[in-house]
Amino acid sequence: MKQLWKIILLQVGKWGLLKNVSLGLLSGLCSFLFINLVTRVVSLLTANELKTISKEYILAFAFTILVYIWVRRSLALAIIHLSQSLFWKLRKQVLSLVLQANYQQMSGLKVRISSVLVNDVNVLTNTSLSLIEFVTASIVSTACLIYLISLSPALFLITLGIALLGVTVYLVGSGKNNLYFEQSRSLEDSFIDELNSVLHGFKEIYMEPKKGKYIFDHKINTIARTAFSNNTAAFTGFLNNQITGQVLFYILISSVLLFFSIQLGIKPAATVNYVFILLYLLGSIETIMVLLPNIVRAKVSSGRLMDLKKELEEANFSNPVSETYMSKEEFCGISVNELEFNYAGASSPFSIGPINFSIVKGETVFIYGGNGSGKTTFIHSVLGLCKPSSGEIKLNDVNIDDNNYPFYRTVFSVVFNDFYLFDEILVADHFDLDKWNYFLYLFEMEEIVQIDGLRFSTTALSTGQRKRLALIVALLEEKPVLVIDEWAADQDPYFRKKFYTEIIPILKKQGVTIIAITHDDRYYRCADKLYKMEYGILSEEDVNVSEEKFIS
Ligand SMILES: Nc1ncnc2c1ncn2[C@@H]1O[C@H](COP(=O)(O)OP(=O)(O)OP(=O)(O)O)[C@@H](O)[C@H]1O
Repeated sequence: MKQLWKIILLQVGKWGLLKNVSLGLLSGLCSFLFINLVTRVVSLLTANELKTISKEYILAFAFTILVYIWVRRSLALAIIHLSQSLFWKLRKQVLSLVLQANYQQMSGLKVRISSVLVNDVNVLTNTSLSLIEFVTASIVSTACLIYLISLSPALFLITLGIALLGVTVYLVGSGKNNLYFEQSRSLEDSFIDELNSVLHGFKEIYMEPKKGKYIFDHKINTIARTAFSNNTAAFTGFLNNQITGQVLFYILISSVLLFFSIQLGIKPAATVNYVFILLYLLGSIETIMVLLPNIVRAKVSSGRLMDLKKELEEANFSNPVSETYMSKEEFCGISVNELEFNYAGASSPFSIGPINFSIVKGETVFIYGGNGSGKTTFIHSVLGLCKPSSGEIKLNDVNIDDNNYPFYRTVFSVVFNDFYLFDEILVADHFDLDKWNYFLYLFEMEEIVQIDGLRFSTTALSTGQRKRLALIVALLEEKPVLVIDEWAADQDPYFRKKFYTEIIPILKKQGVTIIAITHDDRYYRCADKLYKMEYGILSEEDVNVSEEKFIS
């Protein structure tokens, strides 16, 4: 509950919260004033003391109703604003943390991030709509209880005893109910995981529907069954509490009317007033009981949101947008000394190194090696995506550490093996229409894709075409070093030859330094330097020796 309030307080601020709670209080006060007026008039009527139309009471009723309308409307508007701003503020906060997060830790958080953004933020927003109502009902209940003392301290003690009994029943069941909600909330992550499998593996499922049936029958059904029974058990627990509360109340009212008022010799008018207030109190308590399950769910969601935020903040590399960029002319080279990296936490952790490697301005370096030998891991370490466990990286002889990593990363433009093609150019700083047209021509894409502003006419392309477009985008960034991971693997033999024998020399002439992971042994000679990766160890080879090996 504390976390839930903390989240709301962080979003609306102290004054915003005070304003909303004050409006809630005022609304509760209006309702209380109304019932107070009603009981007074009822007392006067039962005592036969109200014989003429009373202007005072008409004015009092009219005033209370008008104030109530104004307060309720202001409160409703404030709550709408609060929930909408909470919804977007929470989403934006999580996303901005995601954009700053450490790549390695981020990879393991994707499912949780989606489920927090889609599920927990919604639960929190919906609850924020009812939270003020909850506070108002609690205040009204407290005011009613205080009023009850003034009517009859003896009856109040009896009421308090029954209320304590209700609270005990609630507390006994609530631990179990919370646990059920927590368990079904964790299942939501598993559901998103399976949903991703279905959406990303849809082609495979389409070809063999048994795969889809397996996921549906064995995974989704199990999740649905367990979540259903958990949620049903939690809601039933709350319903039982609600019914127990109501029954206790009805028993209290009946016993006040039929037993205690007689036994304690309380006047009929006081008894009627007391029962009136009790009925009114019942309304507020029912509101509280109905809202409680939502509040408990919001408590679970706020816990998950805070945990995720904490993890993202801890994982935070502080990856600000770099103020300065290195030009191709300023770039001299990168050297890697005794670099080591291992995937900590993996069941059989793979490691690379110690590795020594260097590249100077204008050079083209190829790295080859068997599947799983560690080429991509090494490139990720050089790019600063994976932080090396030891060793050093130098850019233009300057050591790279946590402070200059953001700047260092901007030296590279990359087409990853599992690249993502955005449907527009997101960084317009270097966009040059003439260059775009030139690269389009060089990569033979001018008939296939056009640009409208900064948006591509299409990204519904073949894999080879998508890779060409991704490489054009990388080249337009005008960064000193181009890194490509098995880029040519999806190109046809004609274009592969063109890439290695024509395009790479053109790029070299333009001053681009290139690091490429490649299995195209036929073209190793096109590199200035060739490295082989084997079991995480990188060794330099002679480009021509390789060619001889290939020919023989
Ligand atoms: N995120 C990760 N966590 C743990 N281990 C990983 C992770 N990514 C890769 N590995 C392990 O690191 C090893 C090297 O993988 P890497 O992708 O670097 O190989 P590669 O040489 O690029 O292979 P390929 O030619 O098949 O692309 C593999 O055995 C893999 O299991």
